Amino acid sequence: MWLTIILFTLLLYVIYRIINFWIIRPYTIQRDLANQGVPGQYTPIVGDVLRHRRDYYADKALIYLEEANAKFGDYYHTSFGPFPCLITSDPGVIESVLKTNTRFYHKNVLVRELFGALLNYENLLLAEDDNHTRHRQLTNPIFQHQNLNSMIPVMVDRISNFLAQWQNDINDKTSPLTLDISKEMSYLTLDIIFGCVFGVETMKDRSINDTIYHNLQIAFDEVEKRIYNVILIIPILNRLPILWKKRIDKCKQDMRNAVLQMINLRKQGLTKATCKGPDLLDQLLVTDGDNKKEKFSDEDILNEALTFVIAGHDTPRTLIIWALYYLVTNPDVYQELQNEVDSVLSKNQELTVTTVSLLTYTEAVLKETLRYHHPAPLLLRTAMADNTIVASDGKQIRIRKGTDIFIVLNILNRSEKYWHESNKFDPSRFLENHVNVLFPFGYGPHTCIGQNFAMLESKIILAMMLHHFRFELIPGQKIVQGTAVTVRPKYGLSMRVWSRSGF
Ligand code: HEM
Repeated sequence: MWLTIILFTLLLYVIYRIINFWIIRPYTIQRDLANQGVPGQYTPIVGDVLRHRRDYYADKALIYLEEANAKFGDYYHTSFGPFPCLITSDPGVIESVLKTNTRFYHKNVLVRELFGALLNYENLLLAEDDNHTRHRQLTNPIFQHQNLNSMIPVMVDRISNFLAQWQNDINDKTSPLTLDISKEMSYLTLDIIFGCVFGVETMKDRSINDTIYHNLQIAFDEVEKRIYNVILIIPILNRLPILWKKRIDKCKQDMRNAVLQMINLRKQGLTKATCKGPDLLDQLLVTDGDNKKEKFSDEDILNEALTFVIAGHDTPRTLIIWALYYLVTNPDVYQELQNEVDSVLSKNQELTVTTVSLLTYTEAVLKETLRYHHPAPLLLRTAMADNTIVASDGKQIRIRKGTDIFIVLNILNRSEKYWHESNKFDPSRFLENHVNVLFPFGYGPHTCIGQNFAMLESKIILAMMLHHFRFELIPGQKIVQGTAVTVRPKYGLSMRVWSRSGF
């Protein structure tokens, strides 16, 4: 009898928790926002998931965010499955959440589950509060200016070797190459990150690059599908071995094994840093000293290293792919960039700290690409406590604990309010020295640690590629953006590549 009562009470409690999680909590939080005059819509249980899913499968990812912005404005309430959220492209709200009130916010559950599935949960990308400070302090020195400058010769060397291979292939075939730029840039940016922060050469034996490239492609695709199946949304379900989980785990394991090889090479003294100061592996391995607080376990080291491999190559790769795409589709911009690159590289045979700084239009093209087609346009946070944020129009909004904030950078970046002729790809807007609302690398304590590295390598890659080769888009291909992690071309991007000058 008592057992039945206890079981029944337990069952009622579980049912209450589920109803509270899926219905009562999202409704209450959204009603609170609506009562404060925040526009939006409440759709029980699924929220906007099905609309995003529809667009994703119709190859129109993120379009619904544009439609909702046109309907409701720069901040509005809605929900993604059971998660009540404030979706925003308002610079005031962004500053409040990422900077002023940052202590009240953590990365949200989607980010944790999305990246956690691939990288585990203990790394700089997912750490919070004191743990985040510890990870950040440890890895920061690698990305200081002096250390970065010492990486320039390594970057130039890796890019030269890579492009020499294209040149060889062109000579062999005496006609242009047809390349999947998406794949090529993945291999190149992987080789650079491996060279600069792991001291490893991966182009001669491409097996490590092959492992990371193929597994990441599969894993990102599977993770995307899980989001739109509403599975990833529930952390407990996300960790069960259902719906492609086995494939994701297999990809993760293969990538971890590849990175482990590099860690072991360093432990055995077979590789060393190629930059002036310590590289990532030096920093991580040095921490197993006496100070227990500072100590990273072998598992932590592996998680952190894999985080840097993935975060450190996929976003610059996406940036360069789209930069090339907008160059070939904007001939005037292409010509202007070509003039700058030829003038800097013809006069100076080598790219050095000084000559890289002369590539001002190249930098403007990259910034315009970040504005026009941001590689990582969604920043997601969850309020860990009640707090009040302030929008650009002066409105104060009370945010309750448990509300998610979805920051949509691509809407802000195309807003006529902040950008003149916002739908025109015009790098010259970045030549004038005015401050604008561009947050390509985030903002506040979680701002991208690799931003200077990314800009430096992207500038050098673009300059060297354009100096030696001419690019032409192959007509008739389907060019569609994928979502989830980075906004890369979902079906790749093929180009014809002609040689301009030999090596
Ligand atoms: C064009 C290239 C890149 C873009 C657009 C980019 C973008 C971003 C953004 C927007 C964030 C903030 C995420 C948030 O606040 O939720 C971030 C964080 C991060 N990025 Fe990048 N990133 C790029 C390149 C890199 C590179 C080259 C590395 C490593 C070498 C890197 C490593 C990281 C890490 C570890 C974090 C987490 C930082 C923290 O939470 O303290 N990123 N990135």
